[in-house]
Amino acid sequence: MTGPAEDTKSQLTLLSSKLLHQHQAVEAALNRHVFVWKEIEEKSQKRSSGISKTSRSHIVQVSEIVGIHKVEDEDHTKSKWDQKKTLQFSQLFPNAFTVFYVKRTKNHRWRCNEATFSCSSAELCEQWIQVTREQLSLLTNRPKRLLVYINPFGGKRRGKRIYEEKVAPVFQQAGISADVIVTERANHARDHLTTEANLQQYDGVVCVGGDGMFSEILHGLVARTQNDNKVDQNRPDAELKPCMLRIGIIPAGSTDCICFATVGTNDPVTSALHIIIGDSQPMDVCSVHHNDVFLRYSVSLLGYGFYGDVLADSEKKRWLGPARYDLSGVKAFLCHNYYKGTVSFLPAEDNLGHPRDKLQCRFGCSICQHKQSSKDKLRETADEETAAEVSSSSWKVICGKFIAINAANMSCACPRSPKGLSPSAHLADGTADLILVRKCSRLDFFRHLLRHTNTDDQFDHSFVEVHRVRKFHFEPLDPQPLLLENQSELPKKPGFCPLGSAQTTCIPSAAHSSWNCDGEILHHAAIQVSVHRQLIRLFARGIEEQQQRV
Ligand SMILES: CCCCCCCCCCCCC/C=C/[C@@H](O)[C@H](CO)NC(=O)CCCCCCCCCCCCCCC
Ligand SMILES: Nc1ncnc2c1ncn2[C@@H]1O[C@H](COP(=O)(O)OP(=O)(O)OP(=O)(O)O)[C@@H](O)[C@H]1O
Ligand SMILES: [Ca+2]
Repeated sequence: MTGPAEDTKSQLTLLSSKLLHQHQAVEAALNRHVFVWKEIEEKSQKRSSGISKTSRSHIVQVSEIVGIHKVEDEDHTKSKWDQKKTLQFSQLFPNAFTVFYVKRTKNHRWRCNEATFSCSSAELCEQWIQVTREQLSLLTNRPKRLLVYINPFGGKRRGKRIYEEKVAPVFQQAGISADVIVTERANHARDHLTTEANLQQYDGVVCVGGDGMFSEILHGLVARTQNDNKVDQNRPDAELKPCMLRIGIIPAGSTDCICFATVGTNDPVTSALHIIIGDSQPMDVCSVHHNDVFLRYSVSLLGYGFYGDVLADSEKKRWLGPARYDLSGVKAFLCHNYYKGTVSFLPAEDNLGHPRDKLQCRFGCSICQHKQSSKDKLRETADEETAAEVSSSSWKVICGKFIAINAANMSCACPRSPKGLSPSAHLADGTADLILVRKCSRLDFFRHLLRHTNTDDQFDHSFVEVHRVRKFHFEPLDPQPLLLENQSELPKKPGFCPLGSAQTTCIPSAAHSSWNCDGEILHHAAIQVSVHRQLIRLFARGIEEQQQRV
């Protein structure tokens, strides 16, 4: 908090001068928070026209300035054509500087805008550059050195090009240095982070790829932090230590759901700008155990049944790229499998909202800032038997036949479903939304799926229920294959799903489905899950409510 004296100090003008911008005289000023320029109206112009126009002012937050540079004759980050233009400009106006800053455009996309000013002397130009850079150096949340992992095979295989053409030039403008590793195999980034990387020299880790690549960074960083702090990840009740380094995601994958749900778009330049200005978004992480063995962490979707089957089938079609999910999605939809099991869960406290309250997690979300009370903590650490003594609203148990069991730790918004699997789930509240889709007709399930793509409520069905939870367990039942509604039409090959007939059914390849854990298959159906509040931080800020334009 800043007091009145501090406030006055921060508004003190550090520099103010008449400069030339786009052949127009402007009054430019800089204080600790903003850089402002305003067109100066020529007196003679005003008199002759007889109308006094309001002169336009432009305001850029210092926190959103990417960098400031002298207009030099040579700038190798620019194209040949731009270099030629810059050369001509610098001959006409030798004492000019350019300010690069964040500009908000449509659909949460950010761009790096630039404004060039020419000064009356070389000294004044140097002074502007030096004072502005001093202010930028006071912004201690900004990263200076990053470790970047690129998956050259993620999504449409464009990771390397996206980084080189769209991201590296803006990092250079911001004076960020990056050590780049292009991965040579799956789990290369995870293993390097867990055992080899000298993390002390970095201010953050960046992945260029999709959700799978992010998952590697997550596993590497969390494991490294627990190892360094002697925390045993195999203990389901372990209090995990939060990771110090922030993670940046440059989207270049098939779903990019983590980037989309934390930034509002899957655009590489927008992500690069959030990294540069040093944004910070805490995020919950679910730990998944089978008995006392640690399996994986999840930040987006843990899905059994439908999304597990989609993933298992799509893995065989990796060569298809992002389209594999649509094809496997249609196939799983037509198979219409359901699975028996028991779900038990520890509901979250009422003050953390409800999955259907329509309070979406946005920049500065108040639910995510809510501090957990000691009573809540006690309730959370108690096991199923003792929990009943601590609180009346303790573990709940539901048995049934489920088409899908989905735990959304965040909205899971992505281009396929812009509002996501659970539109009101929160990024950093310490809970996940547990969605149970019971056995229903194909048509009803289709209606439910369709609602993920429009504004209708996907939970408003008699066969769907949703709970906000801190922990949950799943235990599959019935080792025998299910779903033999129409025995005479069974295909001969197990796992083969006849397409084109709504009447036909198929044998599930097993009585159990598998879990889709952020796009990775888990090989145990029985799992125990706990949400660890704010275990990691991303270079993001959550989705901004209103588009502010500069
Ligand atoms: C009628 C249209 C309905 C469309 C319904 C779309 C709902 C899409 C919800 C997407 C939720 C994504 C959650 C994110 C999960 C990520 O951690 C993970 C790793 O990247 N991605 C996937 O598992 C990738 C999962 C991708 C799942 C795609 C499912 C597509 C279903 C298509 C069903 C079509 C039925 C058509 C009947 C004729
Ligand atoms: N050099 C590599 N060769 C092969 N696989 C790799 C390599 N580097 C990373 N991987 C693996 O590729 C998998 C998929 O990567 P990524 O997440 O980037 O793309 P995607 O699957 O297309 O996107 P999404 O996860 O968003 O659906 C990851 O699980 C990762 O472990
Ligand atoms: Ca959450």
